[in-house]
Amino acid sequence: MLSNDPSSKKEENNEQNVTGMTIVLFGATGDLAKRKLYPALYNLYIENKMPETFSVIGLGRTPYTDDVFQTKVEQSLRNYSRGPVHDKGLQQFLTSFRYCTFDATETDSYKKLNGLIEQRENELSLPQNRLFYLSVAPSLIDVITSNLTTSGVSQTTGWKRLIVEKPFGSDLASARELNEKLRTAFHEDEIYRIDHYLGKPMVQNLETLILVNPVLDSLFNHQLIANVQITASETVGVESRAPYYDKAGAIRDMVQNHMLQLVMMTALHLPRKAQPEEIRTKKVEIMKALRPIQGETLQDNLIRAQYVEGDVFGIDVPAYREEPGVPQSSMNDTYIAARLFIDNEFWNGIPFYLRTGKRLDKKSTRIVFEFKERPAEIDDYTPEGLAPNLLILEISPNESISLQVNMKNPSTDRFEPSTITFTSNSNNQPEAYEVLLHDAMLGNATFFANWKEVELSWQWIQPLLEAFKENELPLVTYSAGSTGPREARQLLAADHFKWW
Ligand SMILES: NC(=O)C1=CN([C@@H]2O[C@H](COP(=O)(O)OP(=O)(O)OC[C@H]3O[C@@H](n4cnc5c(N)ncnc54)[C@H](OP(=O)(O)O)[C@@H]3O)[C@@H](O)[C@H]2O)C=CC1
Ligand SMILES: O=C1O[C@H](COP(=O)(O)O)[C@@H](O)[C@H](O)[C@H]1O
Repeated sequence: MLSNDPSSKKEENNEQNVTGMTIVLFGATGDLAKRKLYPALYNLYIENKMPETFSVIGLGRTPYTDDVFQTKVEQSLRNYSRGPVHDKGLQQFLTSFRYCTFDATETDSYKKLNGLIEQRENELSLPQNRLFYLSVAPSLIDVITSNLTTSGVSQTTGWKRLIVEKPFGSDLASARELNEKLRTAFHEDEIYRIDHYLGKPMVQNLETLILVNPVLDSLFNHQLIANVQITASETVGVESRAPYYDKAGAIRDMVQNHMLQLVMMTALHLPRKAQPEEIRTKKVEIMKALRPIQGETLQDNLIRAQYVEGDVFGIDVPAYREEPGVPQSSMNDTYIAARLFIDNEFWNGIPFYLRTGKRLDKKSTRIVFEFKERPAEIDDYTPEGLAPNLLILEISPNESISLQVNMKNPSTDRFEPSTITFTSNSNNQPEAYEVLLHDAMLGNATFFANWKEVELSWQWIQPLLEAFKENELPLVTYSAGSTGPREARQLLAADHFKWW
């Protein structure tokens, strides 16, 4: 809630060390800024998580005045904010925003930008803390970062940080090249590579959730877990993003970043509350232990598919190849399923199954731990109707923890699976971008992808990209609105499992 007492706001911020700053937003007229970033800043503001004084400078080639820009920001809040927009405080929030008509490819633009940043720092008595948010196409990142250095915009007496959007490269070589370029202007600890899955509250809380619940902790036992399943299914199709998506596919769009980050976060299993550095080290260890899928192992461990026409929630939808902007001959993947193994002491021999796709039957991101069945040889007691115990962590769109157990149905006297679900009492979850922006303001990079993780992810993905390019793996199909291709079910059936 918006505090009526400015001193209480200051006190709270001091506790969290959010210092006065300038947010320089490249791509201020774009879709991401409108749908996610302005609402995120506003929600941080009304929750007293912004510094008492801050300046936002929006940049784009579209010629806006400050007034027009502030009106656009207000419209974005009214259209996309997760909660109501309060009249109280709104004007004060909006007056922090200034706009600079700016072409990232022109050197003179940076002089103008520097002047505006300094003018606002002086007007507001702000320290020279500058948070640069690159919400622009990857092709502009190089030119922006090098100009930030040569123009002096990134030479500050305070801190400087750079938030970079995905995609971070399109393969291992381009990611390395991009990283080299960023590193000429920023240190690794100043670079915040956004992966919005790491901003989802359930993902951020995964580690502590297990630590604070000894019951859950006790389930994290190598002897008990049969497999882990990570699903990110979407009902939307390619939408208006064909030019990007048809080159990226599900493998680059979801697997290289979000899915592998979920694998790392799931496999962490830390014995106690860890420091950010420890978490990062552990994540890198997990990536190093991730068994490569390549050559002969490819066909058996990876399913690649594309949707054909079907219906989603009763509405007919076209095949991927009929979507606007997608070539009729496209061989792009809109679905990936994979069997992974982490060759370390804890996860040795426990398969991780991943699947992600567009135009599936439901929107759901979840992690399911399937537990081993009770050994029959104990006492020969194997009643009918038993199902495996499951621990289901629903990450989005709603958060919950469910446990599937076997219970006897008194009317049939048979066992059947029964699920109990726990949800938080709050229905006011912060958006991922809100959480991550706040972390970046605090200088906490725990939930951003560090370079080593990104590099190892690309390294793991690279043989797959090459195999896809050479058509070494068939591109199978699935109907829009279905649960995915038959081949993905067979992947688990071969191990006597099924998807949950
Ligand atoms: N939209 C989304 O949901 C998501 C986006 N992303 C990533 O975020 C980034 C931005 O995406 P999105 O907002 O959708 O893209 P848009 O195409 O909507 O916006 C691009 C922005 O870049 C600006 N821009 C383009 N060329 C120049 C230039 N020469 N100089 C200065 N500014 C320029 C545009 O402003 P103008 O035209 O006024 O110059 C516009 O503000 C991309 O990297 C994307 O991959 C990541 C996840 C989700
Ligand atoms: O980064 C991306 O994520 C979205 C899915 O995000 P979610 O938070 O809705 O699960 C996906 O639609 C998009 O293609 C991808 O670029």
